[in-house]
Amino acid sequence: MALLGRSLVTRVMGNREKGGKMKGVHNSNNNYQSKIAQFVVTAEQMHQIEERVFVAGMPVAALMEKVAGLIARRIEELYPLKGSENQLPITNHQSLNIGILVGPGHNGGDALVVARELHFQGYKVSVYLAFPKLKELTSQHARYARSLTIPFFDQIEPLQDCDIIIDGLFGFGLERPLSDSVADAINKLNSWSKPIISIDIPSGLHTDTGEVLGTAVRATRTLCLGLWKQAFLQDQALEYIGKAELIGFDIPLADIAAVLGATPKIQRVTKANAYANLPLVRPPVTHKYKQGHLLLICGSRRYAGGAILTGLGARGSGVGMLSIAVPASLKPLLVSHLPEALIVDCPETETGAIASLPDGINLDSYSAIACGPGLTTDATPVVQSVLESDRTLVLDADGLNILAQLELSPREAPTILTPHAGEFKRLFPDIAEPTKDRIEAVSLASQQSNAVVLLKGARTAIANPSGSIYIIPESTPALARGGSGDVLTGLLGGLLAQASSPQMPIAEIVATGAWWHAQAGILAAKERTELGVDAFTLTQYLIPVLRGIV
Ligand SMILES: NC(=O)C1=CN([C@@H]2O[C@H](COP(=O)(O)OP(=O)(O)OC[C@H]3O[C@@H](n4cnc5c(N)ncnc54)[C@H](O)[C@@H]3O)[C@@H](O)[C@H]2O)[C@@H](O)CC1
Ligand SMILES: [K+]
Repeated sequence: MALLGRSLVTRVMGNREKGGKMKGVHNSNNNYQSKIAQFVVTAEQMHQIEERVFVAGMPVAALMEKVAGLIARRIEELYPLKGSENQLPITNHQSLNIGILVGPGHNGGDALVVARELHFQGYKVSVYLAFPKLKELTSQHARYARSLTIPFFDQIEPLQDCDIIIDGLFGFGLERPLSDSVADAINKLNSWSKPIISIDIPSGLHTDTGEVLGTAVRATRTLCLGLWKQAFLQDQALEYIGKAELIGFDIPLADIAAVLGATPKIQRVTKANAYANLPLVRPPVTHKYKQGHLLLICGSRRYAGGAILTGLGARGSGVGMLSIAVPASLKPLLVSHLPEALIVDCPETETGAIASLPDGINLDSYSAIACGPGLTTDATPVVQSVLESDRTLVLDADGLNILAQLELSPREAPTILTPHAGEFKRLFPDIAEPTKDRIEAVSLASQQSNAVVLLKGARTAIANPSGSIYIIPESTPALARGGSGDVLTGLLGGLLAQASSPQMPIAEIVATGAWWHAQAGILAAKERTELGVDAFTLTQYLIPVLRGIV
């Protein structure tokens, strides 16, 4: 399956020379920020990028000073001292007690620079030094901080009265599970329920998988340094990370490209990426069939609502023509909810499922097919017939449950599978637990099935068989609600039907649909709380999301 066209990143990074040389790109601007927002690195890749910067001449100590300075400014912004704009020293001003956790490596070094800077700004700073042996630069900062009379402790308890904790125990250099004494300190810290800001990554998390290595700091906020680490896109890490933000420090794009490649394997889907793939501008002269004809196959007597929600998701996509195949008895209901759609009434099984598609239906006349929501597993022959078609096909819900019982024979046209974790396990029983390293799991599944696989979750991940992975970096738990997946299926089907040529990058379109769906949830939750985002309401927020980006 040829799924990928020109990559998003190649498109936005077009001003880089081949071979990784910069063409006078000035980093410190919004353009740079929006470019680096797409990248995702493993610990190993971050090491390699950092190494290139050092080899090029940037002194290690200077980079630490720059980065930690940015962290300190951000902390001052988040927790300002009363009257701090007036002066130093501090004596007459109300102060904040800041507890700083310092580990052995450069994450600890960052924390010590932050300690020094906050001390000079008038904060009352105390340090918990978790290890006697420190890396050279970290050790120098510790010596200077002590000379400033900042108190140091080798136990965490004295920090219990602090107002805020800064976690600089470990960054991306954590390589093995924590020792008992550090784990005990972290467990104590977590039990205090104080605001905690983690530097780079909450200490104890694996930088790539987001796995907890024994125990981990539960941060209120994490300031990720330079480039997003993979853990920030792994569901299992999210409850430890708290609010996440990126503190960029001007890593040259050429060094990023030299390590990640011109087309990075993993990309965060940003507003700019999504915008590039939305069919927002139509040709001035067109007609409804030129704007895509989507066939939805969904619903049963038992799950009639699923068909309506899938239809409303497709309506939100703006697709030119929408046909919905349902059991014949559901036709009046569907017509009343989606008067613009052509309802294809199908023969029914005794249980009220679709028994087969109507005789004479020509699947070739559709631009794309989306099949599954509310079908029940009695609709097996229908799923078989769409699998045999040569149309772009989205399979979801019971479409996937039926597929799990069938052999997925190779298809010429693109196939898109959209499982949640439970469906994923049924479809790919020999791939490790999809709740662990979801990025690895979705990538393996895509290669195994030769399909685009979208693994739903707090950070939905989409993989295509050529190895590219797209991750939706923001979402809302408001979407954990019956029917919201049906809306996604309709939306994806509608976007794929509008893809004007078979060369369009299918996985990117799927990623765009998933981003749009998540943004609709976020907007709806903002206006209506997380309780107010039922699936029908969600469909009403699809178009308002576009208002914010056009
Ligand atoms: N990437 C960059 O370009 C920059 C990185 N900086 C900081 O440097 C950090 C990475 O620094 P390091 O590579 O020194 O790594 P860390 O500070 O994460 O820690 C590594 C140190 O901890 C030890 N260690 C690892 N696992 C351990 C365990 N379970 N128990 C006890 N000790 C363990 C290692 O032997 C090593 O000495 C980043 O997270 C960031 O905070 C910034 O200072 C500046 C820029
Ligand atoms: K940390």
